[in-house]
Amino acid sequence: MTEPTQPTPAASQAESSTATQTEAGGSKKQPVVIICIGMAGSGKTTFMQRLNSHLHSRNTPPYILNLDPAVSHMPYSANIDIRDTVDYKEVMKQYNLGPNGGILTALNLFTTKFDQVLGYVEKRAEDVDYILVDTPGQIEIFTWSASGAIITDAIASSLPTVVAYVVDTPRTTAPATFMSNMLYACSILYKTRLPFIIVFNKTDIQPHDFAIDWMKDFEAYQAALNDSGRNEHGETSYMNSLMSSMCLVLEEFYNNLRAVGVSAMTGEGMRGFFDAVEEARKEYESDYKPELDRLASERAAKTEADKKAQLERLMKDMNVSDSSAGSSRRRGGAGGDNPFGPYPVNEREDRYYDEEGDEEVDEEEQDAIRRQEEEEEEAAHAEELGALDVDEPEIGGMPRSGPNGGRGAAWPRPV
Ligand SMILES: Nc1nc2c(ncn2[C@@H]2O[C@H](COP(=O)(O)OP(=O)(O)OP(=O)(O)O)[C@@H](O)[C@H]2O)c(=O)[nH]1
Repeated sequence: MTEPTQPTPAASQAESSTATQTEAGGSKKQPVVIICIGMAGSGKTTFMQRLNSHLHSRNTPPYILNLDPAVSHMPYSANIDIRDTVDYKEVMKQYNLGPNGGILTALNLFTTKFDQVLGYVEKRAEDVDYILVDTPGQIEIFTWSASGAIITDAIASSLPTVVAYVVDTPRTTAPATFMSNMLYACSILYKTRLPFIIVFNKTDIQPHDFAIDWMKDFEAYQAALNDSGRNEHGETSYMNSLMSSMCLVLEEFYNNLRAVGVSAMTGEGMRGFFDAVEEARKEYESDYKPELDRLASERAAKTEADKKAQLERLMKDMNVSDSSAGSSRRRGGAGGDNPFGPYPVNEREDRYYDEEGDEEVDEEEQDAIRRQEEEEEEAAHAEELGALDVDEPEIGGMPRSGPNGGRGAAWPRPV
């Protein structure tokens, strides 16, 4: 596990030049997107405010997206705010939902417009070094919803993205709560598959050293477990043995994790956090981006294959073989050779083409065909009326009946 709490000179330099790396030969800057996720009350909003003021003090104001439709007070102003697009209370009323359903539906509605949002973000990407994303207080609404995944994927496939998981340190001092929090963090890592930073917040109240110890040293966690929970016979409980097994399982997770301690209230630990972001950005470029690109090209290939399969099915339904489709288009053959269906040649579109197949027939010929067609149509119409024994209604002063008394004969028809 890495814990970049002390800034290294190189990292500090990276911080001052931020993530505005230029691509080879180009001048396009790639800002880092920091998605803030955390349990309700962990201090996400305060942390966002702290990041915002820290970046302003460095003359690198961030671009901010608020995805929490239910936040009542935001101590900073967001460039894009979900509340400007969707009123979650109105959503609750209209869809007859509770608060969580309202927030989720509001997020779903917003996600349908996220391509536009991403368009704005991409336009501003050259001017900023950091893009901060605040997420709904009810963590599961973002981490376990389809819209959360769509938004995260969309952002991550476009810009370097890291997840900052904010933890309420004073409320994590019990081994069981700590384990629950770490398991949750692990599940978010699996869901997002993005570089991950655990931000132990509120270190002004409770330093986060104990957490780092537990993550680095299995025995330290084991000792804390033993102290916290034995039954009346001095035996470890089922929960304790489960948690100590979990701790072993999570070792690999801890090893690849960045953990920093901050106080969103006092601003302590901000440097360490930005060092961790810089490391995570590098990790995104080296490990995550190639994987995301691979998944994107796999998805594109699958879409292409689906399209091809659908086209083949359509051709099959129309009884057209792939090879005959191009060549027979102008030939006017019958059955499987006929791209216009099993109709006689004079009812098909290709009769307007001559024998060679490419040149259109001249205008005179087309007029003749059209006239013939009209005559055929009128005759058929008259025949039909005669057969049904229906009188043509009098229209526009025309005689009610044709030359033959209106039975089976053609008369001038209104235009
Ligand atoms: N002492 C101390 N208190 C903090 C710190 N960060 C946040 N708080 C307090 O923790 C409480 C919750 O903070 P918020 O920023 O509203 O937490 P949140 O995660 O955004 O909460 P939701 O909006 O419910 O998701 C507030 O009373 C904050 O003042 C910190 O670093 N130190």
